[in-house]
Amino acid sequence: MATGRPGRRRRAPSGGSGYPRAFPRCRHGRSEDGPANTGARPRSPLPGSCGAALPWRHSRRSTCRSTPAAVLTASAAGPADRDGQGARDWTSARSMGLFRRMGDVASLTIRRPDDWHVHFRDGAVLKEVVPFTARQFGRAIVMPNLTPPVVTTAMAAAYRERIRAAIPAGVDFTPLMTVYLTDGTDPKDLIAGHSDGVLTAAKLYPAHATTNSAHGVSEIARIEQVLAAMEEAGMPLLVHGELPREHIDIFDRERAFIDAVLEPMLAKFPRLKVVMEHITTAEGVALVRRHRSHVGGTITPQHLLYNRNALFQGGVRPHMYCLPILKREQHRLALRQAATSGEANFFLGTDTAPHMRHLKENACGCAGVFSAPVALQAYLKVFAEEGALDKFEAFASLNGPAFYGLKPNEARITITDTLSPTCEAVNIPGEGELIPLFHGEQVPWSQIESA
Ligand SMILES: NC(=O)N[C@@H](CC(=O)O)C(=O)O
Ligand SMILES: [Zn+2]
Repeated sequence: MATGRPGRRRRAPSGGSGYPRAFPRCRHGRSEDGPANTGARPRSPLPGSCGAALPWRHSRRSTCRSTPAAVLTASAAGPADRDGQGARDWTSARSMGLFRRMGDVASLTIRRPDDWHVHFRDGAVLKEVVPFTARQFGRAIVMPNLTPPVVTTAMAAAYRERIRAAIPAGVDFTPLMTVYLTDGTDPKDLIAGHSDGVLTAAKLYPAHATTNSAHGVSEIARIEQVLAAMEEAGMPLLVHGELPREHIDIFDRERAFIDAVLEPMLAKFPRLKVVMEHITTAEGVALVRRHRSHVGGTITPQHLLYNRNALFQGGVRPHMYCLPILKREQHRLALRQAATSGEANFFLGTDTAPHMRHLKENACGCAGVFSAPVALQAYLKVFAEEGALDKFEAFASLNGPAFYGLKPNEARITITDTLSPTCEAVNIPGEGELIPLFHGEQVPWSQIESA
């Protein structure tokens, strides 16, 4: 990683169809200007950087006693209040044979779902966050934006071992590995890793688009050989779809990427399997539909639940900040329609992205929402509100495997219509705490053990 003086503005070469010039950034590892964000508390603060003392104190002591099991399996309260809307929801699920009523409590049983987009990080954070995902999902696509990034098959294989070591005993969970494409990616290593079963896919981060993307691809032209080899091998390309140029409004970067990069790339590689990760706009939905024979889209819970107002509700809300950023209401509605449509090309990908609290509640806070402890519950809230619980299994458990050419999981999970205990911070020993989605709230829905 190149070094630079903190606080100095850098400009990467701009131009043509290449990605963008860099712009001033936090020194959390998102640029070449400082220490990488490993999720760990910086040992020695940099002047003016995220390591500096925060201007406020945390009033809450770390209260996290929660284990994944406690968050997911207990039912602290009786049945959630159901109005007429809820009754319609259950009618549609009942007609699919997914619905049961056990006394007063309604439940939904579906094939065990998969999460097609997670960030596990490494070290102490990895150890604490993997169990949350492993208890809810059968498999997960693991993103490679570590520091240093996972750029070879050997690095992905070693990372997979570290993840496997963090899976709780008796839990059946398979991490599916990816590599991080750079301008220097070796197509031979990539294709060999795919055919050996180590790599499921490769991730394209436009340089400087998001967390730890400084080593990402500077111009599509530089990876054309790689894309041709992937197309030939049927290896999926996973794309962070934003064009991070200084002159492009942050809310327009997805659309700009589609027009300037993705459509031309799909035209040049018409058989390349592509997942546009975490789509956030109506244009993202339309792109997936236009190329439905070979393009999929993951959708996060936060982009289904919130519009961009959530970033500023009564003040700046750093835990709502992620990339791509939350968008306008019209886009949220388009995403909800797509996710609940049952269409095969839309599937679950949480983009759970843990960053330590002190790096989120910071003068230059990191991007990412940590949703793993409440992932299924968050999606179910949306599907229930939309009256589409009958479509949840397709979105969560069937469409993803079909896109990746895998079988759906055989195991089933049951989720009950009861409130979980209050969602608490997650303590990372020696590092600090993580603030999950729904923090401090009682969460709708509870998972009971897999069947
Ligand atoms: N989604 C985020 O806001 N952040 C992700 C990276 C990413 O997926 O963009 C992270 O790794 O923190
Ligand atoms: Zn991500």
